[in-house]
Amino acid sequence: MHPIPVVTVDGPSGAGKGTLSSLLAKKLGWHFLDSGAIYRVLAVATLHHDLPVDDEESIVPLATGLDVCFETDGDVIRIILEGEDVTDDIRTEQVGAVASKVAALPRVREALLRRQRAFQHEPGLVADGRDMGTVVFPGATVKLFLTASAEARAQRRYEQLKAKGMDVNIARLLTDIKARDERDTNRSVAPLVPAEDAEVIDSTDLNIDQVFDKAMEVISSRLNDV
Ligand SMILES: Nc1ncnc2c1ncn2[C@@H]1O[C@H](COP(=O)(O)OP(=O)(O)O)[C@@H](O)[C@H]1O
Ligand SMILES: Nc1ccn([C@@H]2O[C@H](COP(=O)(O)OP(=O)(O)O)[C@@H](O)[C@H]2O)c(=O)n1
Repeated sequence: MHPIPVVTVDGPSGAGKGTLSSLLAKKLGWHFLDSGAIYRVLAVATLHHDLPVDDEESIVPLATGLDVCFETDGDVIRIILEGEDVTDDIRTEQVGAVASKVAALPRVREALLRRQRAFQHEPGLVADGRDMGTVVFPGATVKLFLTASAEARAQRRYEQLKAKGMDVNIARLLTDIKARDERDTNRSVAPLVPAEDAEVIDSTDLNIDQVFDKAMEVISSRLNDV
């Protein structure tokens, strides 16, 4: 029996992972795991329950019992926490910052492992995150690491949040992105690094179509090899 194929897309905030992963999942007709959304939902739950972000003892059971589901609504995936639609609430930079703090707690990451691996279903999975290729799916068929300069990522985030009608400041976004990079890269467990066998794509000077074509080239050649 051949294993269910997995394509992992890891990289820093704003590199375009979510955009690329959902395009790939659509093209391949595979499932999609937005692992960052799970950490973001946990961040919202942590805030709802008024827990300090470093209180590992209390956040681990919250992670284990997290009542979250992903519902497909046309092209949009709606995220439901404890029966409440939090699809838009989880996308703020404030929630992103809290997510990266709770994500630095080793036992919280461990508590979320099985939940993430459960997304591996036929005919295949595209998994988006920070440690998809290194920790969650180390045997993945294809590993991509998508990056871009901090300035390009802040600019993209600025346009994305502004389009949603949010009040945003580009200098503040750049500072936040750098702080998040720092936390994600330097944490002791599952730090943000490309897997040894990952193909690194720098999207600083590439548009979405060019990134997609490059990724499909890598995927097609690897899938032909297995
Ligand atoms: N190659 C690219 N060039 C320009 N903008 C991009 C590119 N890739 C993604 N974007 C835009 O940048 C924003 C952030 O992308 P997203 O996929 O959410 O990043 P990530 O999941 O890595 O945080 C989105 O508004 C997206 O449309
Ligand atoms: N596999 C993952 C995915 C996200 N995360 C954490 O969750 C935060 C939010 O993830 P995200 O992918 O939604 O963030 P963006 O790239 O969209 O900004 C990140 O800053 C990481 O700290 C993680 O630790 N591991």
